[in-house]
Parts: sequence; C-alpha cells; structure tokens
Amino acid sequence: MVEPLKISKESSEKEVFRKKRKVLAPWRFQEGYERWPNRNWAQKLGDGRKSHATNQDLLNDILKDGHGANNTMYFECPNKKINNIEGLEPNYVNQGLDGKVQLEENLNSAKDSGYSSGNSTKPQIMSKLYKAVVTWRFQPGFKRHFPEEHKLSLQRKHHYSVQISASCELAANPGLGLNEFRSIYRELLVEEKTPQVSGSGIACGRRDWVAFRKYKERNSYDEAKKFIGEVPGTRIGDVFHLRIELCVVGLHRQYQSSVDFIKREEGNLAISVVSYGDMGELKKKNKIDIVEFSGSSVEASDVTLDGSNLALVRSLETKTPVRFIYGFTRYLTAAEILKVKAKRLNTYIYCGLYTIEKYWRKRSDDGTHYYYVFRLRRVTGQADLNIREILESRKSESFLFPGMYMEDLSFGKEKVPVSVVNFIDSEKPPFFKYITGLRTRVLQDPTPPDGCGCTDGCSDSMKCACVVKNGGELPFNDKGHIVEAKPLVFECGPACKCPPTCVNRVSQHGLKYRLQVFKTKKMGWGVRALQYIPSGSFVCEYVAELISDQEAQRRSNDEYLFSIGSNYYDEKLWEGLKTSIPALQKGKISKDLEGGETFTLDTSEFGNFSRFINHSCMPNLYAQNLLYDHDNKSMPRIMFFACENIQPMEELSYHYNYSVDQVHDANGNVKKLKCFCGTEECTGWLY
Ligand SMILES: C[S@@+](CC[C@H](N)C(=O)[O-])C[C@H]1O[C@@H](n2cnc3c(N)ncnc32)[C@H](O)[C@@H]1O
Repeated sequence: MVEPLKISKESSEKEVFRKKRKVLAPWRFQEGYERWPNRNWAQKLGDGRKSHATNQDLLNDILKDGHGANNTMYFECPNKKINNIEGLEPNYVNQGLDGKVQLEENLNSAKDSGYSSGNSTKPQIMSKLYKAVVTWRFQPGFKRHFPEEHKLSLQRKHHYSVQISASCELAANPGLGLNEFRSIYRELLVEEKTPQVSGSGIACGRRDWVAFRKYKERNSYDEAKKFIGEVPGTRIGDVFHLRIELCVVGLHRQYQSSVDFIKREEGNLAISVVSYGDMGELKKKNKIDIVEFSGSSVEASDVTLDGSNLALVRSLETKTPVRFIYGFTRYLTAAEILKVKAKRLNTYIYCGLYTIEKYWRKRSDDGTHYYYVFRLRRVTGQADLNIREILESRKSESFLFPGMYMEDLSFGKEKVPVSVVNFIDSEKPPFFKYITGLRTRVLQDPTPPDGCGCTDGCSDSMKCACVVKNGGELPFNDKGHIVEAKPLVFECGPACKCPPTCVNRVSQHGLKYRLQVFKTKKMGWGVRALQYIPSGSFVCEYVAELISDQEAQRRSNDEYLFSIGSNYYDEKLWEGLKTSIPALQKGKISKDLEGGETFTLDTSEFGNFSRFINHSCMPNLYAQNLLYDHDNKSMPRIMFFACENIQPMEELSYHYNYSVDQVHDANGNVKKLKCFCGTEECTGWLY
C-alpha cells in the first residue's frame, strides 16, 4: 500500500481552485434549439472569480461549502495489474511498460522530484508541480449560446463588411478578387461533393462555376465592364488554370467562347482571344511574336463573315489591340487527379496585346468544312515572356496543389476517413501514433458495469438498469442526439443484453461524420466538418493515453493534455439541470473517487484526430463525461457532442476552459497565450 502524499498548503490551494473551476454548463441542446446563456450561472462564475481575492479566500469558501474536501494527493499505485477492456488499446504492456519497471520508474522519479511517501512538504515539490506548466488543462467546459437570429445577424454584418472592402479594393487591384475566388474554389475542392447551385444558364455541379457564382454573390461583379487593351491589375505572364479566372480578373469575360468582344454601333469589336496551343510545338520554338488563331468554322458553301470572325475582322480594320491568352492542356497523374478532382489541367498564360495582321479561309483536314485563320502580331515594347519556363516550372499550379493532401490520417482505423489538407504551407501534421481506443496503464481493476437485461429496448426507465443509472431518463432522443449536458452519462455496455443498435449506445460506435484536419492561419492545425452535423450529435472521443495527474505533471509537452477530473459533486455547477444521477448523489461516493485521484488524457504521443481540435470562446462542441465499458467514475471517457448545428467547412472547437493567469511555466512564472478563435465572444486569451 502506498502512503497518501500530503501536499503543501500552496499546492492544495491550487488543487482546490482547479476543482472549483471545472465547470459544466447548464445548457440544453436539441436539434435546432438554442438559448441564451444562463445569466445566473454566468453571473455566479463571474462573481466567484471576482470575490476571491486570493486562492486562500477561495479555498476557505470552498471548504466552507463542503467542496474540495479531498485535498490529499495520492501517489500513483504502480504495482497493480494491467487490464485490457473493450475499447482500450491492448498492447501497452508489450511495449516494455510492465508494472515492475513502472514501480521503479515511479519511485525514482518520486525521489528526483522530492516526493516521498508521507512526506511531500519539501519546496521541490512545487517546482515539480510547476514543471508540468499548467495546474489544470483544458477540461470539460462550458458553452455560451446565441440564438440563431443573433448568429445570422453577425454573419450578415461580417458578410457586408467583406463585400464593401472587397469591392473598393477590387477596382484598384483585381488580383485581390482572384485570391478570393481561388480560396472559394479551393474550399470546394476539398469538399467531396460539389454543392449544387441553380441559376441562370450556369452549368451546375462544376466546382469552378459554383465558386464563380459564390464569388459574384459576395462582390459587386460587373460582367458588362470590359476593357480594350490592358486590364488594370493584370500583367503579361499572369497564369491561370481555370477559364473562369479570366472572367474574374477581366482579361476575357466569355465563359466559353474563345473570342470576347465589345459592342459598338457599327458592330462587335474583338478585344481578346483564348487560343489553345500545342505544348510540344511551343516548347520547340518558344516564339510568341507571331501567333495564329483559328476562328470558328463555316460551311464550305458559306463565304459570309459573321459572329466572332466578323468581330476579329473589325478589330483588324480598326487596328484595335486584342489581348492574347494562350491555353495549354496537361494530363494529370493519378495522385494529381485526386487533389484536383479532374483528369486534365489547363494553363492559361496572358501573352500581352496583339494586332491582327491578316486572315484567310482554310479547308479542314477532312475537307468537310472551312474555318478562318487570323494572324496576330505582338505589339512591340511589351515585357518579354518565356512561356516554356512558365510551363516547366509549374509554380503557378501551387494554388491547386498547395502544401499537402492526405487521404486518411487514421490509415483506415476510423470508419470514415479523416483527410488532411494544408493550403498554408507544405508542412505535414506532426507525428503521433494513431489509436482508436484509450491507452492506459492506470485504469486498474475496472469495476465491470452492471449491465441491463433488456431484450426489448432500453427506453423503459423502470426496467432498464442503465436508464436508471442515468436518473431514469434516456440521455438521447430518438435521433440519437444528446438531450442535455450532464455531469455523467451512462451508456449501455458490454455486460448489457441489448443489441449494438440500442438507443442508449451512441458514442461507442466511432466516427460517423466526414471531418478534415487542416492547417489554420494562426492556430496550427485544426479540424473541420465536411458535412452538416446537427446539434446534439456525437462527433468524436478524445482518444488518448490515460495517465495520472502526477504523470501529467512530469510530461514536458503540455499542449495535448486534457484534465478529466471529477466535477460531479459540485452541485452549484449543475444548477438548472437534472442531476438526479443516483451514483452521483451525496453519500454514494464510489471508491473510485474516495482518494480524490484525478486523471489526465494526453494525446501528445498517442491519440486520434481530436488532438487537433482548437479552442474557441464560442465553441460548437462540448465535452461530455461518459461511461460504458467500466464503472470508474474518476476516469470517464471524454466525448465531444455538437452543441449547435455545424455547417460544412466549419471548424470544430470546444472551450478549453483554461483560466487566465493560472498557467505557469517550469519556473513558476505565469504563462500567457493569445486566443485567435476570432469569434465575437473572444476574450483575447486562451490562458
Ligand atoms: C490540443 S492543441 C490543438 C491543435 C493545435 N492547433 C496543433 O496544431 O496541434 C492545443 C494548442 O493549439 C493552439 N490553439 C488552440 N486553440 C487556439 C486558439 N483559439 N488560439 C490560439 N491558439 C490555439 C495552442 O497552441 C494550444 O496550445
């Protein structure tokens, strides 16, 4: 038996403060149901923070309230056997971490750190506690809510301001418009299905068309605004990969026709042409001073000039300069097809202004029809252009093949692949071992949960033992959405007689939504939804290595620690919610919690994609304590449920629940980290 470790007054204050701050919020969420934050609760939290001038005040307050009575920290009991239970990673023992080695490791590190059984008041202890940098990590947290109308009005405001600034700047620099268009297009590229947009004459379903439609909706795009000669903001050598980009920047405003024109009283005047070249031929001669453009074909008997041919002839007659854009086609490799979701890639290069010198009628090779050929000469004095170099460097393609793309971060371990994209740079996600079940050596002797005996459904609150454990109410509705946040949810488990389809088995079936890990601009990697996720849906588990808090203190990387703790008994935190969970009623404190031992999940080395979910001050997920395969209440699983409807491409986030000025570095100095969640509610700091 390892003696309990008594800790210094200062550390016990910290411990108690930590417990006090583990807050779960009293909000309910159902599909489509939103509500304002519980003001009393928010007020209480605010008051709580303000009224405790020192931790000692807070400590006294808590002790008076009867909370935080377990101020004794226990040393991890090292010599218990390791159990494998369903859902837990089975091979941990095989990795050389058997109980004996661990016992020695613990004893050595205890000596190193100044810990010893029954004697922990040495000053070194605090430095060791500080060493792990945070006194508490991100935790099951709270969520402030805004009604849908409020969020919509925020979006509209945001949208409006984008529209204004974009259109003002666009006039001066059409390139800005191109960037915006490309980012819309890239977003569509990473979605698996192209959203359908109906509308006038646009062939729906093509990502480029859909992106253009969205771009036009956001900007005051004037299709009729056409330039003769140079187009402000464009330069010779500009490269494009989508025909529609030429429309966006104004070089060529015809979606499909190769000749763009301007209307004049005397008839249309050609102002730009897009000519498809043979890359092999061009690479050989690399000369663009004189080019030939094949106009539209005509019947053999027809000698009249009309349409685009006539417009080109008028430009010849009036010596109107014509913009010449060369188009080349490249067939993509299998890997590239995956990224661009097309078999060919066109490259359009703006070559400058040309004048049309002459034209003639030519018979097609098969002799069935005629077409007009126009010879164009490049206007002298324009910038040189090396088309070959542009095509060979493929630098311009980087916006389509940026950074990296990975089909499945889990390498088939998840039921639904989790893709990875990086449009910011070429960095790959940091290495970690992907696991889908908790990895642990601290979960010993798990009390097997009392299974229910239901064979005809688990919704009967009188009959189903698991429903009874949940206070007589099923935690999920008939769509499998959680009804409200609870201190702890019990799902049916391995010992239950009900089938896997049971209504009380929701989070144990793994991932079902398409999600994507992506590189954010300011917060490193993040996770986003690729499809709509209704409020209340189970999204994912924080799958990690489960370690004791003491072990967490020893770990040098604190970026991926999630303190699970146990806040079930803090009734104040559950005000307004039904907390009639029998196992959590006073007087029924289980043996798991008697010692007050608390645990942490660490995903720095082992974990799933949830390690990349960032913090937000206005999150769309919340962390729910949940048990199904064991009964140890000090080690609940952390399950993320959607606390609002999540739209495709929306970043997933939860509230890390840190407290400003409560995070310390190895020397005990307060550490600070700015928050970049960018929401209306942002407090500016993560901690
Ligand atoms: C669990 S990790 C989240 C994934 C992380 N972005 C990454 O690239 O691995 C937590 C770390 O992400 C960063 N982070 C998460 N949310 C943030 C936010 N709202 N603002 C700034 N940084 C954030 C911080 O560096 C934090 O320590």
